[in-house]
Amino acid sequence: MKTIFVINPAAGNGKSLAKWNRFKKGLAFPYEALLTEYPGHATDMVRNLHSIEEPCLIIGFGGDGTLREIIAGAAGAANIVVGSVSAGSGNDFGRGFYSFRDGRDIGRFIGNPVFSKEDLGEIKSPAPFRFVSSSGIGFDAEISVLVNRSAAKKMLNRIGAGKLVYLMYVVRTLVGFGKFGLTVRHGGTETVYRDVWFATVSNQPYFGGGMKISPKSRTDDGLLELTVVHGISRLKLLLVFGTVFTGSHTKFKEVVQMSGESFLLTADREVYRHVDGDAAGRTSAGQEVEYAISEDYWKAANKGKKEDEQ
Ligand SMILES: Nc1ncnc2c1ncn2[C@@H]1O[C@H](COP(=O)(O)OP(=O)(O)OP(=O)(O)O)[C@@H](O)[C@H]1O
Repeated sequence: MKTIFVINPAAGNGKSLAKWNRFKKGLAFPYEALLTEYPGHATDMVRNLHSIEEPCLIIGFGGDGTLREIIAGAAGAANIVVGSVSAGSGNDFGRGFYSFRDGRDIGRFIGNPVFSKEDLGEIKSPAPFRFVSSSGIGFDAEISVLVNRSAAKKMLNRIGAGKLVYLMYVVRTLVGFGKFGLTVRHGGTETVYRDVWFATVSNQPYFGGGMKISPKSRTDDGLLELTVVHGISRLKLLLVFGTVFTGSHTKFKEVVQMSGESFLLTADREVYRHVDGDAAGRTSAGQEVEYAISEDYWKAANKGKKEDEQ
């Protein structure tokens, strides 16, 4: 099986290249290693391999963004299986899907390649964004955009205090965030929610670096789950965030969840959007945006082990 590592040197706050240099010493099989040079490069690389005729294992060495880009390029390809080695900051991909531990683990997979077909989420209209774990609008998306833009991030990353930037922006956004109205259309129903903090469409349980936002999400059931958090004070929102790590936030009446093949979301003011925690533009006031399962599935390495771990 042809084996290609796609390494994002910017992942894990710039620490992934050093991790790769250690990791590769444990690889006792032939492989190619490709380094990404710009955002979106992983998708371009994998698209070029889309019609490869021999079985090919592509291992993303990075975080959620790297894996999303690889899978966006691999979706629908007959001979590509995607695996991962967690080398990002949040690594929710590795919580919802199998993640290789070391070279021996990958070697075992190559000897006995067991894979599964997995769903891929899509923002169908207006922009063709794809997501593997989750996509959302509102509070959390605004934090991701501000953190990634921040000049302080680069500086604090250099001294290993990257998490501090995130915390800074959580507090700043919590104070200044303007809640919005959201209309949700799905399965023939239309519901309007007032004072919405955020709405997240999930394909797997985890988001935001280990928060179990959507405990019932399964990655291969052809369904997405929508979570809307609304009508809640700032203080209670913090309480909800405290419980989301165990998934018990779903008991709050202000947390609404539903399943479906697609959701049409319309916010009454402009809101930031994210895909797998990376900025994905903005939705303008009154614009209806469709979130759905893509017609293309992708193949993941080692399904069974992921289910054992959940
Ligand atoms: N050479 C590069 N220089 C700068 N950015 C890059 C490069 N290659 C890829 N990227 C971008 O880096 C972004 C961040 O990567 P990724 O999400 O994998 O790491 P992370 O943010 O540390 O992890 P996580 O999302 O799990 O918290 C990706 O969205 C990708 O577009």
